[in-house]
Amino acid sequence: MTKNQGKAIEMKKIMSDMDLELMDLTDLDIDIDVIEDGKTFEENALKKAYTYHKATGLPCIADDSGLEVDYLKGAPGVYTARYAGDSATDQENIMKLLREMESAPEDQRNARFVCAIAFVLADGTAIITRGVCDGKIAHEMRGSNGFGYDPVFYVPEYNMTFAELDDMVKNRISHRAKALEQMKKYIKKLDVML
Ligand SMILES: O=P(O)(O)OP(=O)(O)OP(=O)(O)OC[C@H]1O[C@@H](n2cnc3c(O)ncnc32)[C@H](O)[C@@H]1O
Ligand SMILES: [Mg+2]
Repeated sequence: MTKNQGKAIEMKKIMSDMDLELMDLTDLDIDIDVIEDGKTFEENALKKAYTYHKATGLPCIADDSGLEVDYLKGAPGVYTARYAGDSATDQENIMKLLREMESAPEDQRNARFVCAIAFVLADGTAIITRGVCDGKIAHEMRGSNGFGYDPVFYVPEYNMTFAELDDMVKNRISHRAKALEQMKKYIKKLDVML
């Protein structure tokens, strides 16, 4: 359950080997705003999943994610979506990040994408998992796949940004993939409860 189509596509692909039907907020025609005021990705993910569970009566899965940059002391963190202002576009957020990182030397550009996944089951029980993907903030945008900050998130192992990587690769190594793979293990154990 997310308003972000980029996320929704990835979540559906990563979960496609599971025997369940994932519907996003657009599929369900639901337009509820969740105020993301948690101090952690986990708090926000749980708040989203509970809100949508209450509204639909369905088991709900939600993602809260963001970038932590060492040179910026962990910012933008839970403010990643609103880095350049409340209704900032991806482009504006990226521009602000590149500006803030202008004077950061190579060895201080380490960053990680973090993803918390919350799953609220039909009976209201919640499970939360977290995935992390390490990388670096690039000096300029590269690539056109994916969404959000993908063009400036550089993965040294592949010598490519997330936006240059094939989606099959991103969906294997990303923060979201790791959090969802862990969640799948719980779901497999619990599937009687769905
Ligand atoms: O809250 P929902 O409706 O799920 O959608 P959102 O886009 O607002 O999502 P978040 O509040 O979790 O904010 C996540 C921010 O981190 C960015 N982000 C998260 N995962 C990403 C990824 O895999 N690639 C690029 N950017 C990502 C995303 O673009 C947002 O700016
Ligand atoms: Mg959000």
